[in-house]
Amino acid sequence: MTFTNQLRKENDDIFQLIFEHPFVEGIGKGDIAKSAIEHYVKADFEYLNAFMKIYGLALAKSTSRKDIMYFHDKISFILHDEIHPHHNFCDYIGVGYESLQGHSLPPTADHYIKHMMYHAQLGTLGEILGALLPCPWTYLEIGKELMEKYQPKEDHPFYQWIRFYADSRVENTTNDMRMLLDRYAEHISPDEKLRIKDAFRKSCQLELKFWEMAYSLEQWPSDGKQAIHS
Ligand SMILES: Cc1ncc(CN)c(N)n1
Repeated sequence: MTFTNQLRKENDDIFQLIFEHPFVEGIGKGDIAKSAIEHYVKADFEYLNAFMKIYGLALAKSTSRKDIMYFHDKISFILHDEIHPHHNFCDYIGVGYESLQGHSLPPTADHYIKHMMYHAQLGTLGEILGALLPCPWTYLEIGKELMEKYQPKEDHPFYQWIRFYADSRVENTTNDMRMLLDRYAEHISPDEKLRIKDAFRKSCQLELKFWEMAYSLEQWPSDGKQAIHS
């Protein structure tokens, strides 16, 4: 079994909890509270900004042109393509995308970003990949699950969102990242493998918590104005 197949198997409990989460089910049913979508997009815009910066740090640790191109292309994908699912949500709630940008992060999104940053700053390329991989992988599987279960047509309010994440481009991103990590894991110590497993599982858990954060409109105990990450 490949290393990433092993990671997927060991974290199937979290993947299943994600598929069952009411926000995710709500995307399939076309029924989510507008306030929860707004909370999600505000946090996810900042999350994706941080994700691109972490791709940049991974790029800096790359040892081949091929890997540099991978991270470069994925930054471009977020900038130019992954805005579409956000637009789908914004259109549904009737709010302009710009007004949801630049907000402070709720606790879970803040923690998730810092978890990835920790591995990007202090870890190996393998640890970074372990922390990043649940992002495309869980969304790809959500897209496929929802596509199969609800078979949405074009008039479904979240058709664009579901189609985007079930698409082959997200599948390619996931498979390419898996290949990078599998290749990397062929020559590492058992200790490093454990650190990658820990980074991967925490990111899966934080993916689940991110949905819950949006669904429950999670806030810091005091809603004092906090500066956003730059
Ligand atoms: C929190 C989160 N995780 C994953 C994805 C999919 N790239 C996302 N947009 N946001």
